[in-house]
Amino acid sequence: MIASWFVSDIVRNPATHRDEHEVRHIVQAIGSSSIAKAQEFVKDYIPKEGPHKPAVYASYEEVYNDPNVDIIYVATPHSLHMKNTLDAIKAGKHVLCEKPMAINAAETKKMVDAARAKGVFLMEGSVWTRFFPVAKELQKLIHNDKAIGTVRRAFLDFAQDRPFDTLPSDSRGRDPKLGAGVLLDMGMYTLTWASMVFHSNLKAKDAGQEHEQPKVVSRMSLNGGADEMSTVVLEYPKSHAQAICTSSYLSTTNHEFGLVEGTDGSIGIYGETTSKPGGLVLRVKGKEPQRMDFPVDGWGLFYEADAVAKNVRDGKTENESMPLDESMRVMRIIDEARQQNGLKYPQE
Ligand SMILES: NC(=O)C1=CN([C@@H]2O[C@H](COP(=O)(O)OP(=O)(O)OC[C@H]3O[C@@H](n4cnc5c(N)ncnc54)[C@H](OP(=O)(O)O)[C@@H]3O)[C@@H](O)[C@H]2O)C=CC1
Ligand SMILES: O=C1OC[C@@H](O)[C@H](O)[C@H]1O
Repeated sequence: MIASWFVSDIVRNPATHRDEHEVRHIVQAIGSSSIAKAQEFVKDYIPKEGPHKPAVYASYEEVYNDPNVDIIYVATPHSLHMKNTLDAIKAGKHVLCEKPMAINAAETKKMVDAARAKGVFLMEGSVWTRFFPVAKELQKLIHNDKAIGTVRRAFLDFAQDRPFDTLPSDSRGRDPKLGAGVLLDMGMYTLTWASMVFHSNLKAKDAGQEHEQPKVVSRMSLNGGADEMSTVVLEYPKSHAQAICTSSYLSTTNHEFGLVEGTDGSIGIYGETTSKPGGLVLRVKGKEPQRMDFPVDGWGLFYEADAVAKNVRDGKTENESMPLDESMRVMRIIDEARQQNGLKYPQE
């Protein structure tokens, strides 16, 4: 599914679509388990009148070995991310790997180590949300403008009503062998928002060091070897602050999926989904609420794609807003939450 969103976004002309003149994206090749599937994908998502027709392959390896390809976009189920990414890195390709980077911190570390050893770019694509202008505005309001004073609490939720028993048992949404589980799949966005709220201006070198690391308390409802509902409380004792991060397949998130409370006011975060934010409501004590809309034409995956293209063009191997240490940090929180609830994947 996500590969279709991503490709539909990046085949738009950046210059005419969003006034982005520094980069352009060419889909050079599509790899799939079958040629027919890959051809169908090209028919559905690559513009017929466009200048480029991608090569189609019935294996991922052929994409890794295609000399026209600079960067691989990994969009497979969670438990396959490590293998796909390591194979691509071995072939010398840069990688944008869909969220979550892997099923645990140990796998993530292998991927990070491999990319660093090979000197190629790697980023976890979960965090397309970080690249939306609204996410940048939120961080500016909180960290630069101190618009709501000192932040004390953040409530962040991502819920979509699709219980496990409504899904095929071998789907990535339900099968623990494929890395199913709502915290890994959707709760990780709530942890991403918490990071944007509590960890200002992430940089490759200081992520995980400069900022206070939270204590983690978690409760999950498990069903068939994966979590269907999950709550993670992040406590920052020195800052006297907490983030309450909830995710569920048994409910639907409010349009306003996030609330950040500070000593001088609060900020509501709203949008189509927690991964695709649309705006903010700034409520400063004693002032009229101020609503800020950030409409998006398309899915919004082009924001991260543009940032990654600039990084690759500039010879960078990590993105400053989403460094690899941050992927490791979030994955350790998820590991800790799973451990507190006795949730292990079959591969572990
Ligand atoms: N950023 C975002 O908003 C979103 C991100 N995602 C992430 O994207 C990734 C893919 O999710 P999604 O697109 O929903 O997944 P799907 O299940 O729709 O598709 C995954 C594709 O992976 C390939 N694949 C390879 N091995 C397997 C296997 N054993 N079982 C099933 N599929 C396999 C298949 O393609 P083929 O047969 O062609 O090789 C399949 O079509 C996940 O990491 C997910 O978390 C998902 C949704 C939204
Ligand atoms: O990243 C995601 O966001 C939207 C959800 O529907 C999906 O399961 C998840 O992978």
